[in-house]
Amino acid sequence: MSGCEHPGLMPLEAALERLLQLAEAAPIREREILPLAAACGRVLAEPLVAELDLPPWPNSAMDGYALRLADWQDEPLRVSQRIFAGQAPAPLEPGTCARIFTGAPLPEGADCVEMQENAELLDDGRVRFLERLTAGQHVRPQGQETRQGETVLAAGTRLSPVELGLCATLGAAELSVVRRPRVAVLSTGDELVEPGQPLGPGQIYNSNRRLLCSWLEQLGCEVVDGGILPDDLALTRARLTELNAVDLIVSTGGVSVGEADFLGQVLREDGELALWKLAIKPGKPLTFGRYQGVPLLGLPGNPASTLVTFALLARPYLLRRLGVESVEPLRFPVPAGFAWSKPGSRREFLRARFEQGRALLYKNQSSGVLRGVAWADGLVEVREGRTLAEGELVDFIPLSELLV
Ligand SMILES: Nc1nc2c(c(=O)[nH]1)N[C@H]1C(S)=C(S)[C@@H](COP(=O)(O)OP(=O)(O)OC[C@H]3O[C@@H](n4cnc5c(N)ncnc54)[C@H](O)[C@@H]3O)O[C@H]1N2
Ligand code: MOO
Repeated sequence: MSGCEHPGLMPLEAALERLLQLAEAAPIREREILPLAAACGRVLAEPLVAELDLPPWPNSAMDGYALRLADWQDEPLRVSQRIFAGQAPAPLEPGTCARIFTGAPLPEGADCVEMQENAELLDDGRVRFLERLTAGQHVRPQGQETRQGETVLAAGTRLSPVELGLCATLGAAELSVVRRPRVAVLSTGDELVEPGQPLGPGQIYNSNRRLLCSWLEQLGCEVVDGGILPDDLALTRARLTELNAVDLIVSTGGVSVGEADFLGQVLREDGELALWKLAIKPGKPLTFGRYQGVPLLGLPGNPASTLVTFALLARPYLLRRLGVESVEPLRFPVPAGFAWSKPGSRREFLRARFEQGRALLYKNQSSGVLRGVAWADGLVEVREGRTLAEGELVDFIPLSELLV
């Protein structure tokens, strides 16, 4: 244990490992068949195996002329056929070349293509090649990209427009995907009021509900909006019972050491509850519980804490339950546009923007401030015990990748 670790606080890696184990013990296995057009954002349930070679036949990468290299002795060649994309050419007549266009199949017998810029069409209709030719030039060989029988996408791949395009190149019209996870969102806190309602004394608008419901929808979940949980034991129990058909409950608020923690009480009494204190800032308090078999992730209520814990822990947990292998956020080093002189006992996830080659921090890093996350395009990760001079490299986690 290094001296900078905070006794009693759980390192992020340990919490993530524990959550991923819990996720693997509760995989969502049901699948459905969807047309490509409906599969964006979903998770592939079965590997995509190529049923054909790609390209299916050798073809030209250029507009120009196809020939057999051995037929070319520096003499102009007669053009024996014209081949457009979409046509099936005849075998190449020996001693001739074929006019060919990009994407058109290479005629049998041809082994190279010269682009038209390096060829001269003579008055007698023959073609003179102006540069040295090499076998295979400008030819896209059959199977160059993919061979029939190869696994192109593994089960557990999240389908973005790119993967869907790739499926289409192989002629797949429908895919077997994991069913949408059903996730309920619960907001706790008597101070919360929904936008559209007047704000009374001591009240604030509920922002976590919108943040999480929309985020979960982006992640391909079927969202059950559990609304605001009243500070009442019987109502809390009843609300949790209503949610017995979801795959996961995500709650916010009430996980620190406050007194009106009815959710915690119900889970302790009738379910199970583990309270973790994580060595991250924001996002120290986190709970994992279960009620009538339904797992519950309790995120801290401060909106920036909700965001960070959802991004770093809840999102990976959820994706792993869908069978996704790579669930951790992308991180890459960038120069710090700030200095960090006080080493922290918790790892900081600072709201930052990457500008002119360096990461700049939002002026207010309070965990109650969501505005800084909207300003930011990423989180800077300053590890426990670390100080930074301006210009030193620090890990940057882009938010854009996490929000889908
Ligand atoms: N004595 C201690 N107090 C606190 C500790 C601690 O260790 N000892 N930890 C602090 C840290 S760190 C955090 S983070 C928060 C976590 O608080 P809870 O998860 O229990 O959340 P609440 O107390 O309910 O709310 C915190 C804060 O966030 C606002 N909030 C809650 N829900 C929403 C929502 N849906 N939309 C917008 N804002 C919300 C709430 O009004 C509070 O301001 O505890 C510290 N305290
Ligand atoms: O961990 Mo709390 O999220 O620092 O504000």
